Amino acid sequence: MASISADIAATLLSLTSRHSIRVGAPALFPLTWRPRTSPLSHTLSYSTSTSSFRQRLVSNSKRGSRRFTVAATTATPPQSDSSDVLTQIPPDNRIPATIITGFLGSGKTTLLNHILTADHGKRIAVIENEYGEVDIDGSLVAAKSAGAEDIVMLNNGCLCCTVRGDLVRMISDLVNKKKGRFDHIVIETTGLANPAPIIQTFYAEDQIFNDVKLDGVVTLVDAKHARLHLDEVKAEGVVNEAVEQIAYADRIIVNKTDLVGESDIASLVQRIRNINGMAQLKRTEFGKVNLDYVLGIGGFDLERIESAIDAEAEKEDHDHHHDHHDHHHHHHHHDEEHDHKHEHHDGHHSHDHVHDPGVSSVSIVCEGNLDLEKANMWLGTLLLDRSEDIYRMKGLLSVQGMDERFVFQGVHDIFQGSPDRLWGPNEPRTNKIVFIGKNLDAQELEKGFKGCLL
Ligand SMILES: Nc1nc2c(ncn2[C@@H]2O[C@H](COP(=O)(O)OP(=O)(O)OP(=O)(O)O)[C@@H](O)[C@H]2O)c(=O)[nH]1
Repeated sequence: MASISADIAATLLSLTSRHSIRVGAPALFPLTWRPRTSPLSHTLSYSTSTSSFRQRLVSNSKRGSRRFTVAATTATPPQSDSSDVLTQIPPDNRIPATIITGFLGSGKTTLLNHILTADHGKRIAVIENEYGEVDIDGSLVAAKSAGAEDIVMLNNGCLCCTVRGDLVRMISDLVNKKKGRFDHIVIETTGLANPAPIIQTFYAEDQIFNDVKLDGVVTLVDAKHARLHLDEVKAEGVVNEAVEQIAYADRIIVNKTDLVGESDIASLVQRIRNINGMAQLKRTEFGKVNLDYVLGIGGFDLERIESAIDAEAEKEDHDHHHDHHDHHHHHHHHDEEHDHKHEHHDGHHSHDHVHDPGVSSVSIVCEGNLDLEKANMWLGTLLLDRSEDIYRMKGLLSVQGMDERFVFQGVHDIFQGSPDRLWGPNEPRTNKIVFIGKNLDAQELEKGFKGCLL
């Protein structure tokens, strides 16, 4: 079950009062989101401090997260002293955590060692999940002596399933006993982990959510063997972990490029791009990347959404010469940052209108103002029906009557949204949304979105 609509609805609905938009009948939306007691919460205008909404906590046993029900009863104008917070998102001082994932042997520990031995001045606590292994990885011991503040092993199961509770306890322990002694947490998953439940842990667990924020998901891809795993046909209902790991990534590292030729790498990159067109991608040998590529990503930060989406749009502009005045969408087929070759040599943009049963990305970019109620309804219904399939989404919206841009990001039914800065006087009011998920129908998504424009 999804509940994005509630959040966006609640947030947008409460804003409407500031902007004198007439709101129709009171709406009732289910809401899964995590209001924090820390500063960020007041950017979300549905939070308990506003009188416009009544909140009720109900359990959501399916996901083990908490579900809030928000009833938008009236559109009472917010207190005047809160009006300025709507134009900026306050700093988030929680400890950042990075998830390193990637299929078996793709180079996760190698990257971790690179991170731990590099000169970045950060004190890093490491949580290492080795499925079924008792001995600490020799290279990790080397890493420890090289400067990790703390290394904790999770050996009795896979992080994404059986030991999720252990992860929560470990992070809580780190925070409670060693706060102030480390600046960043790095979690290395097993090669068979599905990142989704690990990501959700950061939102679903109070103990973690208030002190630790998810900084990003870094996915290692083995340039030599990945194709095999990505193309593996699984039985109905069985997850292809290699695909999932790419789909959830904020940063992708195509590693072991020394083992294959250029054309193999190019076709692999193409395949990866089809799955996740939003993440940045780099090619490496032995995980050698600049540390700022993997730490301090802000992959789940509302204030970074613009750069994530703009980087995306720039790539599109560069690669395909899109006219942003046109509505458009597509499944992604572009190349990584420094490789601007692409397959549309004929100058036509080849939209992929075929319903893709696999995991893919769809982006929608178009100018214009959204009708608030229609947008609520569309996003709400979409997420209600499809949250299982929509792995990640990021967006920047232009809402009729709202002076600020509305930014949001979501992972399945976890959603965060907030107004951010004001639209510039001459700035085109361009909406941008990127979806990554399963069974995405680009045409249908675009049609639904266009239907919300005034
Ligand atoms: N040739 C080559 N070998 C690499 C590269 N990166 C890592 N390796 C080697 O590949 C092997 C697996 O690397 P790991 O870093 O242990 O991979 P992992 O993802 O942690 O592996 P699991 O924990 O089993 O999932 C090691 O022997 C590494 O030395 C690379 O870029 N090129």
